[in-house]
Amino acid sequence: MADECRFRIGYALAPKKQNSFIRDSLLNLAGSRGVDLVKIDPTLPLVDQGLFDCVLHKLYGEEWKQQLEEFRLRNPNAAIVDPPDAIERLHNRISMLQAVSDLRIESRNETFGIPKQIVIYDNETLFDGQAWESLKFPVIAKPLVADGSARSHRMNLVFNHDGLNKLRPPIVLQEFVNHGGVIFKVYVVGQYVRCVKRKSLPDVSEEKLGVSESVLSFSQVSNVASNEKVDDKYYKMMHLDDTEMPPQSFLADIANGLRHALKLNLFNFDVIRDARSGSRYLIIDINYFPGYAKVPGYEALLTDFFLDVVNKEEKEVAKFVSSDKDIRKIVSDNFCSDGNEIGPDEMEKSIQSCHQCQQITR
Ligand SMILES: O=P(O)(O)O[C@@H]1[C@@H](OP(=O)(O)O)[C@H](OP(=O)(O)O)[C@H](O)[C@H](OP(=O)(O)O)[C@H]1OP(=O)(O)O
Ligand SMILES: Nc1ncnc2c1ncn2[C@@H]1O[C@H](COP(=O)(O)OP(=O)(O)O)[C@@H](O)[C@H]1O
Ligand SMILES: [Mg+2]
Ligand SMILES: [Mg+2]
Repeated sequence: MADECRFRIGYALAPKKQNSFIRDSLLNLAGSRGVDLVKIDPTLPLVDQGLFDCVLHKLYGEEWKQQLEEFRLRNPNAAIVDPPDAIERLHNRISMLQAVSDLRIESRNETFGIPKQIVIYDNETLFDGQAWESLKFPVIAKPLVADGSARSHRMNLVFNHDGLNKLRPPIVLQEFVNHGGVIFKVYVVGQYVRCVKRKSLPDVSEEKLGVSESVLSFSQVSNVASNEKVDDKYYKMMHLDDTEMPPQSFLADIANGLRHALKLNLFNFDVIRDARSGSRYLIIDINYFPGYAKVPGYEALLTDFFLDVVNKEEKEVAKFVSSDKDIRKIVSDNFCSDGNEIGPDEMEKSIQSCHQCQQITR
């Protein structure tokens, strides 16, 4: 693609995320379609790191939020994917699933919801039988906070009352629902939706409930050894191949509903199928900017999304930019903020490229 109409997408990610997400295959495909992915150094001022059509990020903290706010004020036409306040809603396991409870979707055969759950802030409530009236064992105790730390993924499957001693509030106690040991992970990238199957906790039978330990601790069970041979073995043992996927249109409706309600573009949600009723689905977790590289063909998916975002922004700009005079003003405002004048040749090039881009996006 001609140099004149390239888009710059900045990414600000933790090193682990950068390693898994920013692969050559993604850089190459995006590059061949006019999208340059550029690394942002979060320790330097964002506004000094050049112009971006869009900023992608998964970083936490007030300092980073401040950086984004300054960038937004200086670059009102650039997209920030996604707004920090909207992401923060996913950092609490109650507010995260509230969006699901509020969602209304018409489906002829399938229903969806969330498991029964209560939030426990202190030990007193934990051991108070009344708070428990609506729940029965086994339950999963999840840290209330879901901020990406290792601790926030540490779960306890509690089989009986004795197991409560191991728990440290604040936690969410959620009814464990048998689901055949398979979880569906639904990846959302703007308007695009992909579902993959993964292993999950095995079902708990009534007999096991009587004789098992009082508590079982685990962490990131669907992620364990996801690239190793052992996973293939599990795949076969659990008949993951034979497990029927939920209907794609049903998942897409939920995904779109959540995308609008949460005001987020990049997330996934974990779905289990209730073994007591083959058409009842429960959403148990929503994650911001998950491991997209695990989705086959993620490069094309993400590139399509980047182009959707930048073209939308371009169209917005195009509404206001009609003449060379407008373009001259925008170019000087944006390029000359550091006090350096832009030369006549460069200005002419900018005007031409702007007209070209508008022809494409209109
Ligand atoms: O590391 P990955 O690629 O397995 O991705 C993790 C996700 O795995 P998934 O794509 O759902 O299988 C993972 O999803 P789960 O919580 O395991 O369902 C989280 O999104 C995790 O982010 P964080 O630790 O909650 O901030 C994600 O971790 P980060 O890469 O964002 O640190
Ligand atoms: N209510 C539930 N019933 C059955 N299994 C569950 C339930 N909630 C979570 N799990 C299992 O525990 C795993 C981790 O829980 P999840 O809420 O997804 O936390 P995380 O944010 O660490 O992924 C899920 O992938 C699933 O295997
Ligand atoms: Mg999960
Ligand atoms: Mg999670």
